[in-house]
Amino acid sequence: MLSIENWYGRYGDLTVLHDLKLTVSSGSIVSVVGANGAGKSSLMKSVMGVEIQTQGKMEFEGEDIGHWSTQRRVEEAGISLVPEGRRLFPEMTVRENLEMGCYTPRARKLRDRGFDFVYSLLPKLREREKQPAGSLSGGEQQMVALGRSLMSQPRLLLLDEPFLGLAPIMVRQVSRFIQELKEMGLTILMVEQNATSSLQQSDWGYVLVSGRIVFEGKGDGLLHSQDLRNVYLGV
Ligand SMILES: Nc1ncnc2c1ncn2[C@@H]1O[C@H](COP(=O)(O)OP(=O)(O)OP(=O)(O)O)[C@@H](O)[C@H]1O
Repeated sequence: MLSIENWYGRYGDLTVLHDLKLTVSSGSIVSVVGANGAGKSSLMKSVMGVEIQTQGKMEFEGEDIGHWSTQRRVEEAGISLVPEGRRLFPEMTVRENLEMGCYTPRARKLRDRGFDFVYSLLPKLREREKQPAGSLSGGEQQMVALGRSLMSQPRLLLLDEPFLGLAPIMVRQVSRFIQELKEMGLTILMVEQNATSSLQQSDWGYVLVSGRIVFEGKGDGLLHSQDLRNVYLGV
């Protein structure tokens, strides 16, 4: 579905992504794991086409989309990002936060359908729609952030550290939801520091160190490999 090759990302003179090669097959979950500052968020931003200058080849279903605007990537390719740290508006209600996911003209037109879709997947959000998002627990806020990204009914979901700051029980809940999305046919690319939680549910994994991919392999295989343990203490 998505492939990048010879992919570089830089902020001005600072190159932070070096010659990346990565493939995400349709219907799969792919994880990129790496430590703080490895370039995980930069990779997500480069796929969305925001903030970072890029060079290289990015194809989506065989089409070269590296030069597409962010809006086109969202509307035509169906790519959607859940950013690191959720980025909710804590004083706004759950519903208002969800509505922020309809920022493209097409999603605005399909807003009601977006709400139906999200509430059918996450009925608890409907119950809480009038509550300020900031009053929810961390796990519930992650569900709102996921719901917001689903308002545009994407095909490829990008998750930037979905487990960050969550209690273990919430990590399991978010994991289960990611699995359900896969079963519905969505394709998922996530970046995570939490190698265990992300790789164990991934079909394929990559290890990013200082902006370079140093290993790749089957999710659970990678998780148990000595190579990964050597570069990634704490697994
Ligand atoms: N807007 C920016 N301008 C300049 N440099 C940036 C910018 N955003 C990130 N960087 C730098 O790019 C490198 C990679 O950062 P990035 O945020 O992509 O890493 P990360 O793996 O997501 O880390 P974290 O887990 O801390 O979020 C770091 O050296 C960081 O300082």
